[in-house]
Amino acid sequence: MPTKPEQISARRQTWQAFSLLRRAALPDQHHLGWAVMWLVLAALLEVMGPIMGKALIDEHLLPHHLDWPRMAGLLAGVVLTGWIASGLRYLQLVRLSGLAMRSVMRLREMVYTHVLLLPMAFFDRAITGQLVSRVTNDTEAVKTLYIQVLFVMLDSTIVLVGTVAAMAWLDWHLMLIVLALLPAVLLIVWLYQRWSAPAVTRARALRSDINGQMAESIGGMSVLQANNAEARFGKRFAATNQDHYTARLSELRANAWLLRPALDMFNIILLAAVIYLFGQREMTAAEVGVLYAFISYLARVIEPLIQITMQFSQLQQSVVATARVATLLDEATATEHAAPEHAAGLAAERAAANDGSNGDAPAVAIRHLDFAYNEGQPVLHDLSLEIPQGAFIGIVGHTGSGKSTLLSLLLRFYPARHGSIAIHGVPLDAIPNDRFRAEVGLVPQDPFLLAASARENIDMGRGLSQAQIEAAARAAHAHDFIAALDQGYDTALGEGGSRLSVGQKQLVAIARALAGTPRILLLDEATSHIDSQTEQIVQTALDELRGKVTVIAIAHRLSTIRDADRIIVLNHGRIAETGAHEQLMQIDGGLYQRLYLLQQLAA
Ligand SMILES: Nc1ncnc2c1ncn2[C@@H]1O[C@H](COP(=O)(O)OP(=O)(O)OP(=O)(O)O)[C@@H](O)[C@H]1O
Repeated sequence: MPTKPEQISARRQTWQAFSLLRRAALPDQHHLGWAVMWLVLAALLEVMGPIMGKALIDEHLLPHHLDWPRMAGLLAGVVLTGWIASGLRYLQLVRLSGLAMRSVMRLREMVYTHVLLLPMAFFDRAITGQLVSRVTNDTEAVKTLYIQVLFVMLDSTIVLVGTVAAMAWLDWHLMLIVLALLPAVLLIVWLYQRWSAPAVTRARALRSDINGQMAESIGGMSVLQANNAEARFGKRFAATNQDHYTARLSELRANAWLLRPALDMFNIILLAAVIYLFGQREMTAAEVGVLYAFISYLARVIEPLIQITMQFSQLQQSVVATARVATLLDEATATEHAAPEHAAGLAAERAAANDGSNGDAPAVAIRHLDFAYNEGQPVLHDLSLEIPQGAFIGIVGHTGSGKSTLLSLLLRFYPARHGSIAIHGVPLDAIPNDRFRAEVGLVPQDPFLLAASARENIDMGRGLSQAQIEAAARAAHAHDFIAALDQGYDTALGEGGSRLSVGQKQLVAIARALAGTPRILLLDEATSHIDSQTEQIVQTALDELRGKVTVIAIAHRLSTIRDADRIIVLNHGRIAETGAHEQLMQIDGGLYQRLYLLQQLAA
């Protein structure tokens, strides 16, 4: 029989979920063993209770056979088995909850560190809220899988099998009749799940949407408010929220209108059937105890059966959520794209590293580089460029000409489609990550400051000394204003660096990049949002780096790169002009000349 694709994907998801579950719980294996043992013992003790009760009624109370020590023993047995079983269940729950919580913790850590390593192309597709949901909600599904699903299923199965065995031992005819009626429970629960499943899936998807909208709105609050979009966003959120409420309500309705009443009714029918069957027989005194035991067992048969069937939908949801986490963990990280096929490059890089220098190799060598984010929409065309070590290079061009894209490729955020990029003579994707990030520093357009101290913002967890941090701040001309803050380098800068001006934030970002002592410094429109005075400071800082660090700066404001050794003018993803400011200004009607004159006019 051919297998449907959805069956394959469901099977794959189950496999993915359980292997992740195993991975997350591996260090706690022994706890799992203990939890299973306590569970089995507790379930068996619970089954034994009614048997002792039956013996007490049939052998002592009804025949007035008052053997006090034995009666006390049986009574104590009934009470003690219950108590011990509760104690064991407590122990089992403690072990299991600990294991489940540690698994969630491990998994969250795994997911977060993995997300940090993902390539930028992944984040072009990712929706922040959904990603956050993977780390927070979906990892919780692992806990549900352990505590709610697998152990409830195991527990219920043991209780069910034990109870049916005890019933068979007491009266196998009656046990068969009870067993024959039980499929009705499965039918009721199955119907319930069919009815509620779409609502459950919808509620989950909508919760993810709620997270997504919230994260998006907070991230873009200034744009949202500036566009007077509060009411529109509020309405959109309210609609999603309402849909979520409706979906949850239909789920609860299915439970309240179908499941519980139908099961309660069935319980009564089963009870009536057992009592009726007993009534049909010639009741001997000895059978009253059996009736007592059977009635006690009935609830213990139905409840586990409901639990097992109910867990299937929970199992499905948890498997889907856990599989989503597994899929995220399967996303290839940026580093995994690197090394293997460039072993030769690595060897060259190591050899170069051994003698401490890369000789005269250019800082950056780009050859016949083509790039497109999406198939059929090329952004960079056949770009070739060589940048000597220690040079100061400016990149200019109209909006959308590919400047930031070129920088992203230099930063290894995206792999080149065709052509090659080499840094200090080594192909880009052959350089180990740590080394690459130490060699290439970035000052982005948006400085992205952490809600931490000035020191932490410059250090970024590298563990630099105060002297190194201060030297970087001085080189970026940020030392004076940081030292003037109430707690100097230890002053908390507020969320997104809200305590600093835009220009100051940019200088901290430059200090942060310089603190890594990069050999190549990339600046992505680092001066576009700052005033002319701060721009002067940045220019001075860049001038001081001349000859020591290779600087590649994208600039809309041409005054920033006027003094560059070479300016590269991009036009629709191609190099249109290249040369120093004076040379480019000589090209009559040239792109650079026009851009420059336009800016002069505007100023
Ligand atoms: N992540 C992305 N996914 C798809 N297309 C993109 C992405 N980033 C940029 N592009 C497209 O690539 C082209 C070049 O964009 P890029 O940001 O490199 O231009 P730019 O010269 O830096 O522009 P600007 O000066 O406005 O920053 C544009 O057409 C843009 O729409």
